[in-house]
Order: sequence, then C-alpha cells, then structure tokens
Amino acid sequence: MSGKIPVTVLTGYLGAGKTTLLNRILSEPHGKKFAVIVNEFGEVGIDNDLVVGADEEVFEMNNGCVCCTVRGDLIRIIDGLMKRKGGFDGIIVETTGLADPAPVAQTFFMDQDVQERTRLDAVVTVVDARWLALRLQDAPEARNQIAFADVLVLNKTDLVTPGELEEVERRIRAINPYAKLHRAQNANVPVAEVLDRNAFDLDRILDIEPDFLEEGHHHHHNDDIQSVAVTIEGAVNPDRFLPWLNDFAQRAGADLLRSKGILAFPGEPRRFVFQGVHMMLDGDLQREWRDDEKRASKVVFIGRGLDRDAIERAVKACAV
Ligand SMILES: Nc1nc2c(ncn2[C@@H]2O[C@H](COP(=O)(O)OP(=O)(O)OP(=O)(O)O)[C@@H](O)[C@H]2O)c(=O)[nH]1
Repeated sequence: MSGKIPVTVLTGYLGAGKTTLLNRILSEPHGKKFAVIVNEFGEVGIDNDLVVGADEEVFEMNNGCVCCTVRGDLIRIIDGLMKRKGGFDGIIVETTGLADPAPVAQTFFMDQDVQERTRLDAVVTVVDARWLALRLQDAPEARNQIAFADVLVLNKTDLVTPGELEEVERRIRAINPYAKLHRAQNANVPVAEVLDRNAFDLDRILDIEPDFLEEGHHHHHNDDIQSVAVTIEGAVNPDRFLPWLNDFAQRAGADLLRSKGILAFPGEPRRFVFQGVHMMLDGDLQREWRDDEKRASKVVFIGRGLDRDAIERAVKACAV
C-alpha cells in the first residue's frame, strides 16, 4: 500500500457543504500538495472558481456526472497527474451533489493503472442537517451517498434544534451505522478526521453492492432535475438582479435545489458570490477580480421543473 497516493472522494447532496469542507482542507497549514478534481452538474463551471486557490491545481470535469459519462475523464486526469514530476501527497475528488459514489469509487478498482498508483482512502459524505429528511424522500442519491460513506460530516447543525439533530442522526445511523460521524458547522471537522483515514472498506461495500467490482454498473439519475445556467459577458445591475433573485428563490423554493453565481457589478472591484439551497440565500462581495480574469457574470440554478426561458430572460434583463 505504501507509495500509493491516497484519494479522498468528497460527496454529499447539492449544497450540503462539500466545497466548504474542501476549502477548509486546502486552507489548513498542512504543507501538503493536493490535486483537486471537481465535477459539477451544470453547463457552467462555478465550483472551480469558488475553490480557494493556493498551490493546488483544480481540474474540472463538468460534462456530465462523474459517475456516468466522465469516468474516462477521471481516469485520464489521474493518469496525467501520475506522470508529473514532483507528484502529489493526495488527490481529492469532489463529486456533484447528484452523483452516486459507487461508480466513482469503482474507478479506483477497475482501471489497472489507476489502481497501481492510487488507493481510495475514504469516501467522505457531507450531510445537510436542515434538509436531510426531505432528501431521504425525494433523492435516492442522498441515501446512497450516506450508505457509502466511511466518514460522515453532519453539517449545518446551526440550522436545526437539538431535537431535530438527534432525529437526523438517528436516520443516518439507520442507513449507515459504520461510518465515523462528526457533527459540524461550516464543515469544521479536523482535517485529520477526513484525510489519510485508510478507511475505505471494500468488504463492507460488497455487502451493500455485491456487483461493485463488476463492469457495467447501471443506475438511474433523477431525470427531472435539470440545471439552467446563464452567462452574461459583463456586469449586472445589483438593484435589479438581487430583488429578482430573492423573489425567484421564494417562489421556486421547493423546486429549487441549488443556486449559485459569481457576478460583476458596475464599478465594483470585487466579485459578488451568492449561493443558496431552496429559498435560503447567502451572498457577499469576495476577492477582487484578477487582471487576467474576464469580468463576466454567471449563474446556475438546479432544480425541478424550472422555466429555463423565463430565468434566462430575467437574468439577461439585469445586464448593464
Ligand atoms: N448555515 C450554514 N450554512 C452553511 C454551512 N456549511 C455551509 N454552508 C453554506 O451552504 C452553502 C452551500 O455550501 P457548499 O460548500 O457550496 O455546498 P456544496 O455541497 O459544495 O454544494 P454543491 O457543490 O452545489 O453541491 C454555502 O452558502 C455555504 O456557505 C453550515 O454549517 N451552516
């Protein structure tokens, strides 16, 4: 096992806090060099831009879900990484919130080259304490992500009462009694509890999914979930955009699983970043635009039955 590069697969439903955890890991003074592979659902890459960039290189795969069409991409990226001089201390793969972690984990057993050079260290699943009960009703992926976890981060504990938290934990334990569980706020788990765990347990996974090591694993996505992305090659007027966004999130709330965006405002040197889960939105001005960056505005909404045309029209009407 020694000499193989540990791979951490970071999973969890849309908006649970995966990027928050990833940024926490990357910001710690651990002196290690990580390669980060981000896969997101949606035509426009936003997560890539939200990952704190220090020495890490972020590889983005946003052409579909890592658990299906882009497994070949994942293999190619890892292959490329292995050929580099200097190497890495670890690889972190952040999957889309809609990914089933099984096929992602499978990649590290199926491809011989990948298998010889890497080892799957742990599947870390971030769970949103606020919305889990709903997700267990409407999202089979959320259940699978919990079932596959070696480490569970029960996040957003600030948004529930102690009684609700107990109930959420009970429901998680009914699905996965084995994984180490950490309660967290803003994904504040010690990094040592997440990385280098040597926790991935193939035998346990074969119990859950006996055909795990067989080719041709099939699964179905929730086809009714779609993503609507709009890019504007310039700034938007905040006085028009922000009231529309708030209103839209309130109206579409139940069907709107995730929203995020990076915006340029006229005369503002900093990027405005917003994020939301259902009707709860959060946004602020963050770092300055870099000289080599195009001051464009991009937004992504992921949900059920979203009116693509109406969203596009509304966002474009805010362009200045
Ligand atoms: N109140 C609260 N908000 C949190 C917490 N952790 C993360 N958030 C916020 O929740 C939103 C989603 O967090 P992300 O880390 O982007 O979630 P994600 O799982 O990477 O989202 P996707 O990549 O879209 O699936 C952001 O606005 C975070 O600031 C928490 O513990 N409490």
